[in-house]
Amino acid sequence: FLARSNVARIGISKLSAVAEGSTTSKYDDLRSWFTENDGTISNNISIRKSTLSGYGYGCFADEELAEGELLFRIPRAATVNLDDCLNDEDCGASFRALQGKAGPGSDTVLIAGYLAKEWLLIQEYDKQNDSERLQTIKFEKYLRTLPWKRGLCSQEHVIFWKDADVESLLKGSLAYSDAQDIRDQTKLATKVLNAIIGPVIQKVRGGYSSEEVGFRFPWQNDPEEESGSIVEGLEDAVKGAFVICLSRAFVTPRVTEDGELEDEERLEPVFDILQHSEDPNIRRECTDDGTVAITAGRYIAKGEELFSQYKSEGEIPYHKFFTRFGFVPGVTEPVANLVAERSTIFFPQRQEV
Ligand SMILES: C[S@@+](CC[C@H](N)C(=O)[O-])C[C@H]1O[C@@H](n2cnc3c(N)ncnc32)[C@H](O)[C@@H]1O
Repeated sequence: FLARSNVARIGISKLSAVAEGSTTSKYDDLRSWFTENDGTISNNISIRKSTLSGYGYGCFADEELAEGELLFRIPRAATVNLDDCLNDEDCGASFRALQGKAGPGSDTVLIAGYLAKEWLLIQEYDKQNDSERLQTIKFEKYLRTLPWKRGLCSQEHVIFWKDADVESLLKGSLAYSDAQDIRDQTKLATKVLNAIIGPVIQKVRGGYSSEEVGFRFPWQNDPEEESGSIVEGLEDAVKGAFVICLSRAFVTPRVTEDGELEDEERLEPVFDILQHSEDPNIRRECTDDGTVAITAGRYIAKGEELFSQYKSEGEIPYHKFFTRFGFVPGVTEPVANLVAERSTIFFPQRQEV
């Protein structure tokens, strides 16, 4: 049994504030980028701190919204999807080879790999003050709004936890094996992705000559790389990318060029700022070409926050909701406290003997 003071000591109960830079201009930049890429966001919507205090940003109605009014339209080209990974100039060929080898869950690994690589490049170009190359990163403005670290946009997630904290807090709970699976997959992906995106980052940092970074199959790595010399910053970038995929990705149906109906995992910028509620006030509709339209699901008063429903309680139990999204719906108390108090969300009820 863990006392509350124990939780405070290991620092999980409170999310440390992480410097976020100028948030307003970040979201202004995101909006401009989104509209330039044929996305629509109604002028009646603003982005600011969520009313769920301490839980990041959200979207709000600045005017009354009539039921059925269009709030967002997201064309497939403004989403981060598998095509962005597989056609990527730096790593597309290796991602394609990896896709053939990896089993279920490979889409998440590929999207996370693409995101992590682009984020590491952004950080490098920032350091080098290279605004020209920054412009080559298609999703730069979007990536700057995402929770790459624990506490950024108030983001919590078991992927960000230390091994010791998972052991001391979650062991014996319903969330333990799920948390372990997610963390193991992230660790494995870090190794595989290090071999693919590591050389690209090293090259930009000036560590490799261009001839050395040609196409390589993921299994053609130099053994030293495989044995664990992870490129600096890459482990954190992959962790952040997995948190982003788990907590914000959508599975959206579309009809492919071959006329097949497929569900694709993807990130839907701007719409993904909406917070979760079990009583959502928006409606989401998909068309065959992968465009998504979000409308007001009912009359929405001026000033109301917009909510979508990530998953219903019937689809996913709360402890799994936590390992996937990093929070338990409707619970304001820090999750570490719930776990320490052996809440029935995390622990099976004791059997009467
Ligand atoms: C899709 S993002 C929503 C936007 C995010 N708040 C931001 O600032 O970018 C999902 C994350 O928002 C937070 N979140 C969303 N709905 C929430 C809710 N009902 N209660 C607590 N946190 C919530 C969680 O951190 C979750 O992982």
